[in-house]
Amino acid sequence: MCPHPNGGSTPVNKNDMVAIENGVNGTNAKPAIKKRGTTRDPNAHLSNEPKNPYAARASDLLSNISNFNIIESTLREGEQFANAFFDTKTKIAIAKALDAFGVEYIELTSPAASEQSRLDCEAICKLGLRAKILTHIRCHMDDARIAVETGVDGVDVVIGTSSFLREFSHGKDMTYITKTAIEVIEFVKSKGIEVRFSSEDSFRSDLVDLLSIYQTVDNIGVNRVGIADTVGCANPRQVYDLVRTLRSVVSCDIEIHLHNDTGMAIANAYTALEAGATHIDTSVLGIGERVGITPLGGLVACLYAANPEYVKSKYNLSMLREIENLVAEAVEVNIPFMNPITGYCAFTHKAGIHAKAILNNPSTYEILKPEDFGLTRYVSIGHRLTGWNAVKSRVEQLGLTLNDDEVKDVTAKIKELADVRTQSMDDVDTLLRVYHSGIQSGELACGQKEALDRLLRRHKAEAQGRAASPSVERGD
Ligand SMILES: CC(=O)SCCNC(=O)CCNC(=O)[C@H](O)C(C)(C)COP(=O)(O)OP(=O)(O)OC[C@H]1O[C@@H](n2cnc3c(N)ncnc32)[C@H](O)[C@@H]1OP(=O)(O)O
Ligand SMILES: O=C(O)CCC(=O)C(=O)O
Ligand SMILES: [Zn+2]
Repeated sequence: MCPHPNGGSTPVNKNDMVAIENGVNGTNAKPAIKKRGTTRDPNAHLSNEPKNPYAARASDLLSNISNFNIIESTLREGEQFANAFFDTKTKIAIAKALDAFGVEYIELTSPAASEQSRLDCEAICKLGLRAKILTHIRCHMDDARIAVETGVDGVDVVIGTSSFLREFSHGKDMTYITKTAIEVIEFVKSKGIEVRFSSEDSFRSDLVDLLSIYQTVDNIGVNRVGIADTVGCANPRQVYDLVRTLRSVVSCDIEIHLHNDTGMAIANAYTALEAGATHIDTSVLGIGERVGITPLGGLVACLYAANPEYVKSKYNLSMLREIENLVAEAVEVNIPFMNPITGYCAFTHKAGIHAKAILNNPSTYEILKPEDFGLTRYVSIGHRLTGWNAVKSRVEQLGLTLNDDEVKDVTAKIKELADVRTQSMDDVDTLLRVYHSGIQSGELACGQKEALDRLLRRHKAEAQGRAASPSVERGD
């Protein structure tokens, strides 16, 4: 069990849950799971799981919430993260891990970027991964010629369409962009591989320009068109409107690439799927230019909440932590404490009210099941917000026998101590054991505060004496 910064935590495993569900507080209270039969859902008897009110609705015909592909761009967008340098070995490790996780596509840096980028692209193509390998290029024949020689399964072509980028980046007008896009797409298609055309900075581009170029490339058989929120300025409503409009204009797949500058990247990705997008770009931990893009883990959390069975069937969810650790180490960052799924406290419950309900039924305060991600749930106990139900569960885990009044009594002591400083798991366990043995020996009864303090002082002195005495017996 990992130590917890906020004091004692107790892992709750399946065995613990059985013990707790069979009789909360030793009072034969009914396990929460049995109460579900009292709901008015006529099908409730068919499933132990409560209905998910956030799942996609059958009436939502455009929605691809349960029918999407991930284009994992850690090895392209992620390489644009300020701290990223991936050597060949690291790129291969990341590509293999993402493949084992089950992403449908892996996008790699342009082979035009450098000689090593080209060699790495070729090396990853030769790994024989299940995921399709893409590379990402400018809308330019020079880049396209290099890309198609690498062995990739597809090429992602991009060019800025906003007035900012047309004026200050490449300096080309829409006529030139359209002509070059047609040339590049036809060339890539002629090589028998997938091709996607994307407009960079889509949300600050003219809608008529956008729809007209997407329609043109759709007509010549592009596999996907891409929308990019390059500066992270879009909100979910704008995303919904643009994707939905585009859905009615093109018949090919629709990819979306969302930067996180205003913290919208996951919500925008979800909304894009609701509006009919088919492919979402991600990177591990969201790394990329500036604050990066839609994070793989966060997106998976969000889509799992909508349809757990679908997400579980597609991806090897227990690999998520390993992949995030791999990438975090490679780019020398920590996993953020509030990261969905793998954040330090993602499955730790603290307040007494939460702890009681969680111990009865984890669904009370969890939308994600830690066990589906190979992770463990914790209940934090040694703090002033604790409650007797949480303490009782620890008493039972330790195999101690205390009645409810006694558990409440010792809980009051935990709170008193935790008002001064947070108590570690060891502190809590020691207190519970001293309390229990005092009760057993008759030296202590419920509510005898002074007797408990005396027993604790004696225990402390004995422990210090043991620590101070030499381990080898003296000869005298
Ligand atoms: C929003 C995004 O993240 S898009 C992807 C960004 N990815 C990359 O930039 C990949 C890494 N980049 C590189 O290694 C280099 O920038 C290269 C090899 C692509 C180009 O390098 P250089 O030739 O030295 O040009 P530089 O980087 O200074 O400028 C970019 C050039 O591409 C042009 N350009 C920019 N975007 C595009 C585009 N989408 N399509 C075609 N041309 C473009 C610019 O006008 C500029 O051309 P110029 O040489 O005539 O001035
Ligand atoms: O190719 C794309 O769709 C996106 C390119 C990119 O990284 C961006 O626009 O932020
Ligand atoms: Zn980007």
